[in-house]
Order: sequence, then structure tokens, then C-alpha cells
Amino acid sequence: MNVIEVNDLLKRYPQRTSKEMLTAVDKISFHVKEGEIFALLGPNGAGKTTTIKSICGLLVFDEGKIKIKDYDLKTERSKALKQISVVLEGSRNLYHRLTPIENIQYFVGIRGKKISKNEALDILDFLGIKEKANEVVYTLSRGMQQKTALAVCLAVDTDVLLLDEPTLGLDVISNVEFRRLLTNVKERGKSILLSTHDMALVEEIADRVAIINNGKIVVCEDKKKLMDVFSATGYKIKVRSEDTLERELDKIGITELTKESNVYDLTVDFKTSSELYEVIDFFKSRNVEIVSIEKQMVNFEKIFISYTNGSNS
Ligand SMILES: Nc1ncnc2c1ncn2[C@@H]1O[C@H](COP(=O)(O)OP(=O)(O)OP(=O)(O)O)[C@@H](O)[C@H]1O
Repeated sequence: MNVIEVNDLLKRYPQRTSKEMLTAVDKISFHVKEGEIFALLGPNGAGKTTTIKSICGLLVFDEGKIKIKDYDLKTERSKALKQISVVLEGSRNLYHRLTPIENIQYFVGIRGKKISKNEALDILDFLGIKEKANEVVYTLSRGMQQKTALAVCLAVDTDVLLLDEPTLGLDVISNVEFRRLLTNVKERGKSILLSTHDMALVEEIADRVAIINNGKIVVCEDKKKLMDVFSATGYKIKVRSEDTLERELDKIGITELTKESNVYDLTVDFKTSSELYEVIDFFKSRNVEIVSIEKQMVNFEKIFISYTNGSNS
């Protein structure tokens, strides 16, 4: 079952400096399945926040259709919005003069629900900030505030969570901790749509990912499949030869070459495994010694850059 369906979403903003409208989100479509972590990954200005704000009803979009758990956001707005809770980018998710407990009770209250102090404490405990339950939010660190915002989402107890740049501004330790927490939240049966330009976050916790660039989705795929496809293509090959090979190597599509005495370190991208065998035959036929062949480890950065042509993230 899909918990969110976005179809042909279009959002344009008026610009101050020109009469032309800026297309922030350009007819994008994707869906989030029940129980998964779906990441919207893109560089600055790609349209991630605009998408998240459209889904949570904070922006009026120009065209397209958004469904949240079968409720159409335009025609069944309040039912649709009841299905989700949101942590927006930045620090405006909480009342900073209230404590985490008070924030939880307040936000649960405005949803027409109730939560006891002990239940709220259990959630804060789950997120590792129970000892801060009664401190006012503005005295908490950025990471603790982010966990408090997540605690509010869990307390409101919707099945679907929307998180805009959840790890932005967190230090390395908090970042690692937050990733683990999001996985634990998913294990509680929640579905998560997050936007980010944090590739480590996507690599570690996302089930599926859509890469968005200039308002368009350039790829939407199961993360493991995407990583498999990419890791299948890159090889590091070390060969030894008394002869000069540079010219010959041009024929086999080397992407990187370094040479020390008579040892060549080569990086090659193969589209199919038969291309690899062709290269092995090529070396054999020239009596070139193959010292080693290694499949390159792929990280998400490489995938991201190849789809966005290196847009800044
Ligand atoms: N209120 C607005 N008025 C005019 N233009 C806007 C407005 N909000 C966003 N934009 C523009 O829309 C485009 C998409 O912005 P958006 O904030 O959705 O991107 P993003 O992917 O979330 O970026 P970031 O990672 O920097 O937060 C950008 O070019 C941005 O300048």
C-alpha cells in the first residue's frame, strides 16, 4: 500500500527580479510505500522543501495531485493531514519557551488527542532525551531539539512522518545517533518521507530514493538496486608491462590511469561483465601481466554526482 502518492506536482514561485515565474517543482511523481524510508535527495534549491511543504499542506501547489493514505489533499484536506506529522527544516517546529514534555502535550492536544506525562516520558526515553524532559527547549542543543521535534511526531502517533533535512546542522555524533533513531522509528511501523542532501543518511537508512535536481526527478529507485548497478560498473585493474601501454589503453575506455615504473593502475567502467572479459583478453593477447582486478566500492556520492552532473549539494 502507498501511504503518499504525488502525481505531476507543479509549483511555481513569482520572482522579485523578473516577471517570469520560477518553476521550483516541475511535474514530479513518486510514491511512498507503507513501512519504508523514502528519501528525496537533491542539491540546494532542487525543490525538496517545496515538495515536503506541498504534501503537508503549507503550500498551495499549482498543478498535480497529492494523496495521503487514500485521502486527496485538495478535496479531503483535513482527513489527509491527520495522517501525517512533520518536522520542518530549521528550528520552528517547537515552542522554545516550553519544555519537551509541554511541547508534546501541547501538540498532541491540538490534534484532539491526550497523552499522559508517563507516555510522553517513555517517548523521550526512547529517543534518549528523558533527562531533558523538563528543561526549556531553547536551552537544548540543536540535536536535542531535533530529537524533541521527532518525539512530538511519535507522540502525535501518525503512521506517516515527513522530515525535511532531519540531520542538517547536527554534529557527527548526533548525526550517527539520529540515523539509528530513524531506523528504530521505522521499526515501530512508521513510514518516513525525508528530504536531504546528506548522502550518508540515504546510504545508511533509505529503502528507496528519488534524486531531484532542478525541480525534476532524475531517478527513483530501490536504493540497493541503484548501488548494485553502480558498483557493477567500476573496476580497478593493476597491470605490469615492460612496454608503453598508454596509447593501447585508449582503446578500452580507461577513466583514470596512474603509472609507477612499469605498473599501471587503471580505473575502468564496464556496462556489462563481457566488457571486463574483453579487457582481460586484450591484456593476455599483449602479454601484459594482470596483477589484480578489484570491483570498486560505490558510495552514494558517486551515484548522486552522476545523476546531477555535480550540482552543489
Ligand atoms: N517562497 C519562495 N519564493 C520564491 N522562490 C522560492 C521560494 N521558496 C523556494 N523558492 C525557490 O524554489 C527553488 C526550490 O527551493 P526549495 O527550498 O524547495 O529547494 P530545496 O531543495 O529544499 O533546497 P535546500 O536544500 O537549499 O533547502 C529554489 O530556486 C528557491 O530559490
